[in-house]
Amino acid sequence: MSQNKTIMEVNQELVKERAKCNFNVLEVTHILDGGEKNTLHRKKIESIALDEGAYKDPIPEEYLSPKEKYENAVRKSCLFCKIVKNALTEFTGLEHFSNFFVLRRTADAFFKEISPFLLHLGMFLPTILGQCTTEQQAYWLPRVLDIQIIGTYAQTELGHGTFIRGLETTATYDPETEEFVLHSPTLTSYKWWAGGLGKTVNYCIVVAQLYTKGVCHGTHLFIVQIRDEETHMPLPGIKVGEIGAKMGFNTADNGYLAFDHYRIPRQNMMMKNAQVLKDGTYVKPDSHGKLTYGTMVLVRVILVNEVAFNLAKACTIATRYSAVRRQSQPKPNEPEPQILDYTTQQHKLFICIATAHALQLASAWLWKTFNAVMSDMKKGNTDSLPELHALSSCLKALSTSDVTSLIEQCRYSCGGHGYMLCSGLPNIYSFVTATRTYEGDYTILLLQTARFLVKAYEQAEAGTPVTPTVLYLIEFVSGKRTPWDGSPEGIIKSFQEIAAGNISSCVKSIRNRMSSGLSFEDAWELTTIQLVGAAEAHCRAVISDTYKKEIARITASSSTNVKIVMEQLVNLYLHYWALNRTGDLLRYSSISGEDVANLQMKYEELLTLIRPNAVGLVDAFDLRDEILHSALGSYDGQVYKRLFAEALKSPLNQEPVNETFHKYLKPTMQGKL
Ligand SMILES: CCCCC/C=C\C/C=C\C/C=C\C/C=C\CCCC(=O)SCCNC(=O)CCNC(=O)[C@H](O)C(C)(C)COP(=O)(O)OP(=O)(O)OC[C@H]1O[C@@H](n2cnc3c(N)ncnc32)[C@H](O)[C@@H]1OP(=O)(O)O
Ligand SMILES: Cc1cc2nc3c(=O)[nH]c(=O)nc-3n(C[C@H](O)[C@H](O)[C@H](O)COP(=O)(O)OP(=O)(O)OC[C@H]3O[C@@H](n4cnc5c(N)ncnc54)[C@H](O)[C@@H]3O)c2cc1C
Repeated sequence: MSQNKTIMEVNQELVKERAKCNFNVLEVTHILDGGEKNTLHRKKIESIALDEGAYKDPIPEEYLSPKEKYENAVRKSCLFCKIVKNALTEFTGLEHFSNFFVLRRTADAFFKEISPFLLHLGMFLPTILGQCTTEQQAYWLPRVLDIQIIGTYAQTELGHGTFIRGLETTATYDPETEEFVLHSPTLTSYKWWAGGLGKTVNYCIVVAQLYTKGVCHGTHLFIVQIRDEETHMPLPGIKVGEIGAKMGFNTADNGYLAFDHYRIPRQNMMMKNAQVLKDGTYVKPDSHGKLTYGTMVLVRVILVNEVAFNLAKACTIATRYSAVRRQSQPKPNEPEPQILDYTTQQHKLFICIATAHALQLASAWLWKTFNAVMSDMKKGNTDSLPELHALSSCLKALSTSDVTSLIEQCRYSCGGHGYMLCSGLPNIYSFVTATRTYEGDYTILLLQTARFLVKAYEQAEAGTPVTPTVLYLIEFVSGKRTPWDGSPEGIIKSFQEIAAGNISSCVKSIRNRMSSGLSFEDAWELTTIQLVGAAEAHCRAVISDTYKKEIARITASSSTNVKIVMEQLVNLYLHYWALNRTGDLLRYSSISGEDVANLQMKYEELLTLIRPNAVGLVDAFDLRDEILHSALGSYDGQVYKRLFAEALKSPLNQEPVNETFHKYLKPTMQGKL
């Protein structure tokens, strides 16, 4: 098991917890990694990147100025790239993208916040893979993979992020010179937000409205050089800078960018899906119209994994800390209990462990689905794209939203010490809360899924086939209901009934509003609160179903105790969400008040059953201390020693008396100021 580089004796509380654990921790690690081979591969990459201690900061990052923080992050990004380049040698296309999940995880040892290179690997590279022709790829890929150039993805503008069709940057084709002229006509058309854009990158992908022969053909993607490769000076016609201090992401130099009639060669339009010929003729894509949104779909898929990982970090910290921390005296003359023994604390934490598992498995399943749709699309079949869009949208929305709340819950569960930056939790939170907004805001994405669900409902009503994730609608419209039985399968069925019931209510509301004279758009708008609820319910059913099925499949050959604890967590997840949605259950399933009381009892029993294995379960995430960055969550559990060591690092503690005493305090106390 991973141990901290600063070797300290393991706290006896954790020694006892580990002795109590009744399952094989390594077996669960293999399950979460997707097999023993992957665990070994991950450990190898982690070892290449971390064993030499290159991630260490001379001064803790939090005590640096914003400029120093950025400079330190660039230094470490270059170091990180050099160290892990070997690990990328297998990389030949999207199918090997899983290496990036491991690299992403490893990168957290280097950056408490974000690498300014994140968008280079996270969006610039995937967009080149997904949106360029083979010839374009042959030109760009070697330079991108070898980090000879550094790029980002500049789509959002000051005035528009959600509504892509409303973007104002123009790319007007000039057949005379065979160039596109990029222009930012207004302040609101300034590109805004792209990670690394402010100071780091010299290239970027720009999303702009394409004009040729006087006609606007909507948004398209262009590769644009913005800085000189030798001097790094912005090129003439380019205005570029950083957008300023943020809640998190402060080492990511998110930037702004404007063009003044800036020219790029015709070949820099990404032409896999649509083309502009030399004479300016626009050649339409003959497939799905939204293929230029492809990178967003990919990153939404990746983000489900990303937040699962961050939740694993947060609950590792909070669970280990809760085993070490003792507080209060519920029984006279008895020692203070570990706070992990309080049922309410278990309620705060065990759902985090279960959710990290559920999302990890849902993300692996979504990744497979994504790859299957991509390989269909290579053969020219785009039929499954709408379902992938609906799925990736709602899974991105719900996972980022759930995890944001649960990380904050982990912080609450650590009391005052959780508020310290050195607990690691504030940084994890400020990173994850942004994922709820970027790459498609929560509400917007759930409304995209709702569009798909309403259509699917109409198909089910009309008796036409529906796609696999909404098969439950067929039973619902035929009036078939499953009586409540409280079993895990029964709970999932009831989640599907809640989803179907909600979708049906939305459809009824829209129809009623339209029959009273409203347009479809107005009727839809007035129904959007319900539509968001319906999409959320659908997604909860999908995650629950996938979690249960995947655990059953993966643990089929596991040892008995691993099977038992994994099933307990699945049941905990199902009971937690059933209890959270009793209103919906009472409305759409046959559950009774007494059944709800039974659910509650069962839930509390599950907490008690999981309790002895809690530390073992978070150990199974196998997160190296270097990646956790936490005084509360290190493997050795030396919470108090580490908190004190962190306090001593404060610049204020480097001198016995601060100069403000002489300047202000003393004169004030002596009535001289
Ligand atoms: C150092 C080591 C690093 C290693 C790296 C490894 C991993 C990386 C880890 C982390 C992740 C990487 C980076 C993360 C960091 C920061 C990244 C932030 C980047 C950004 O933040 S980057 C900007 C993203 N910005 C958005 O996310 C805008 C959201 N806004 C939209 O997405 C659209 O604007 C929408 C959909 C709201 C409206 O769009 P619209 O107005 O054009 O469309 P409309 O509503 O009319 O729909 C017409 C028909 O198209 C269908 N449709 C729509 N979208 C589709 C799609 N994608 N695929 C298939 N069908 C689609 C509809 O379902 C409908 O279908 P139907 O008609 O059948 O109903
Ligand atoms: C940390 C961070 C990094 C980012 N990195 C990048 C990047 O690298 N590249 C890039 O291009 N962009 C990036 N972005 C931008 C990001 O993608 C957008 O901020 C995001 O898509 C949301 O768009 P918006 O800011 O325009 O929000 P808005 O659309 O203005 O949303 C504001 C509110 O209005 C609501 N709303 C908007 N439209 C509707 C509607 N039709 N119906 C109901 N409610 C609606 C939303 O739900 C939200 O509550 C980043 C953002 C952040 C925070």
